Amino acid sequence: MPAQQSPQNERQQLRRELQQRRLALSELDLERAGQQVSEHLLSLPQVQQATTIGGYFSVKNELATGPALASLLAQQKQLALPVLHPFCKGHLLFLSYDNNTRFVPNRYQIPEPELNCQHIVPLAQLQVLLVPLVGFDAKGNRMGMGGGFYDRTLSGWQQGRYPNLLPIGLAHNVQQAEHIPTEGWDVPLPMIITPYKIWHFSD
Ligand SMILES: Nc1nc2c(c(=O)[nH]1)N(C=O)[C@@H](CNc1ccc(C(=O)N[C@@H](CCC(=O)O)C(=O)O)cc1)CN2
Ligand SMILES: Nc1ncnc2c1ncn2[C@@H]1O[C@H](COP(=O)(O)OP(=O)(O)OP(=O)(O)O)[C@@H](O)[C@H]1O
Repeated sequence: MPAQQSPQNERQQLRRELQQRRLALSELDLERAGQQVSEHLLSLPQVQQATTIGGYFSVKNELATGPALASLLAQQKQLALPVLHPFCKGHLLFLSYDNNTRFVPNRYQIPEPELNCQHIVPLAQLQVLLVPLVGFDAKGNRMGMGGGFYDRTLSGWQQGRYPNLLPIGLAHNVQQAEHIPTEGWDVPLPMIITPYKIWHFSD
């Protein structure tokens, strides 16, 4: 082991540790967490007022979005889910999602809506974007799967291009870390929801 770790190695090690933590959760933990986060989310005025919301299709031990997406659909919200951009590497597109959506697995085996240009929902149309987290800290710094997909998605928001958009990170309690090391491209979140609480970080 070298005495001095590179920042990338440190990040990778922390990512693995945080992934391990959520892998230790039971089926019951996962189910309860999804329900509790859904309740917190639906209690927010920003969500109640939103007409169009970006979610994610949760897999494995990610914070389950099933309960939240089902409730939001029942409330007639327009929903959109991420799709890996077919030629703009590292970028996401958001495609509308309803009970008729056909899903196809992407390169990471995550189901995504079948690509159809007519179903693209521009980021500017979303009022809320649910962001999947691997880890977070008490300052709102986030860590994802390591592809930089959400960093790229959020960079325009950070630059003020989407003033009507509220990104909200979703995570299990155990995904909180003492300190998430950040790089220049990392975008801290204004809000994170865990089963325990709603964290507000802006102002
Ligand atoms: N549900 C969900 N959808 C999402 C994301 C996410 O984090 N969760 N993404 C957020 O960016 C994008 C996909 N990003 C990903 C980036 C890297 C890997 C990846 O490296 N997977 C490894 C397995 C890693 C592990 O399980 O620990 C692999 O396939 O080998 C997966 C997804 C878009 N859709
Ligand atoms: N705005 C950006 N423009 C160009 N490259 C970027 C940008 N944001 C991140 N990247 C690249 O993406 C890679 C992964 O970033 P990082 O480790 O922060 O991922 P992450 O935040 O865990 O993943 P995600 O954003 O998908 O949840 C970095 O190596 C970085 O070079």
